[in-house]
Amino acid sequence: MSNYKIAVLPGDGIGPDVVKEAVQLLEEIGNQYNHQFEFVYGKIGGVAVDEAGTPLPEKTVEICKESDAVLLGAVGGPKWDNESPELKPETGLLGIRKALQLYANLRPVTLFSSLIHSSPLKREVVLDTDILIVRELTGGIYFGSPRERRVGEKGVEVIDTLFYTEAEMERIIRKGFELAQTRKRKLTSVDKANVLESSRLWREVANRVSCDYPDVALTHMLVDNAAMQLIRNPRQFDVIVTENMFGDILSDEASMLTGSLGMLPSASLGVEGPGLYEPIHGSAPDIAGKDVANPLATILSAALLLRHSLGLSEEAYAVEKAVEQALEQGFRTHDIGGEWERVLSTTQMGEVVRGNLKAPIIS
Ligand SMILES: NC(=O)c1ccc[n+]([C@@H]2O[C@H](COP(=O)([O-])OP(=O)(O)OC[C@H]3O[C@@H](n4cnc5c(N)ncnc54)[C@H](O)[C@@H]3O)[C@@H](O)[C@H]2O)c1
Ligand SMILES: CC(C)[C@H](C(=O)O)[C@@H](O)C(=O)O
Ligand SMILES: [Mg+2]
Repeated sequence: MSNYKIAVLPGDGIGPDVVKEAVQLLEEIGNQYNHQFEFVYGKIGGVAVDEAGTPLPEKTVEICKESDAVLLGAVGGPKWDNESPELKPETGLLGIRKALQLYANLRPVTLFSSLIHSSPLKREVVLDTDILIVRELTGGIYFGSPRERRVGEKGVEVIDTLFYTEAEMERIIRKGFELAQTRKRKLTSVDKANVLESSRLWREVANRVSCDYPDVALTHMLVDNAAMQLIRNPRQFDVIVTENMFGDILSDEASMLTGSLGMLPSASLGVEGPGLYEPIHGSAPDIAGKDVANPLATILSAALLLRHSLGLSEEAYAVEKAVEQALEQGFRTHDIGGEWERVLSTTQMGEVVRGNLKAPIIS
């Protein structure tokens, strides 16, 4: 029997609901494959502000660093929207990403074929969508300083700083090339080189690094065009590599190719140490506490955790198959349900996926 320690940070809003389903699913994987998962819970986000006066208690960072992997729900909500920056839930999330040096955020955008009609886009547009967005996660405008609001001669002024070192660009771009080598060998580097100095360096670095990966076809695309091309013809993309904020925005957009924001998982990886796994969506205050959130993005994040941090690819595949099967069986949560008859609650969808793990259909 192998033992793994997993830090669990449920966070705010729908975070605890969707994380609960992912944890129960991992327990089921443990039973079936003879693994022992020890779950150690930590506070992050608004709940941590309320209980400990900070969105990222030191204890939480410790728990994460001592674990093999971290599973996170979501942070934030209207209750904390007007807090000062150091007391904002989102600061806790950025803080844990930075503390664990999770520079590479992998956001797979994969359409399950039975959800082809759940996307607001036409069937022939979204058919066979299979994109990996590789987002830089610990630099850029999210972390640069100075960052401030002040009063100048003409009134209130604000500054956010977009800062990157060449080395930070190179490591994420290399990651993009390496991941492209495991897929269709096409890498689209997304930037705003027609305006931003940071993007001009990004493009230079991508061109230089591409010499080391002659088997990967590199193309450059401006971010505004990329936003449009994702909707016009998503099949043109294999791997997209981009900086922090562009990746954030494009991945929410791309999620609708798969039917819902509630379907997209993510893996955040560093050079060493535990990876962090979370759905790309937020705390969804509009549906929090109603047991209606789609838990599949978090369940699929647990699959990524098994694959990337624990090296359990068979188990990861089993989870993905169990999700696929639930969708093929016609089960939906409200976000992918539309007029569907078999709309399940968060809890029920979790149960169905676990049930499929217990009794897999041999195909
Ligand atoms: N990683 C994170 O923790 C994270 C990510 C994004 C936003 N946030 C925070 O979440 C809060 C709300 O932000 P927002 O409303 O802009 O974005 P959101 O992602 O929370 O919600 C956007 C819309 O998608 C829906 N949605 C999201 N996840 C869903 C799911 N699993 N199932 C069904 N529907 C789902 C919501 O109901 C909402 O209508 C903010 O405080 C924001 O900062 C946190
Ligand atoms: C909540 C916020 C800080 C976060 C981000 O922008 O990275 C979120 O939108 C995400 O995509 O994980
Ligand atoms: Mg986001």
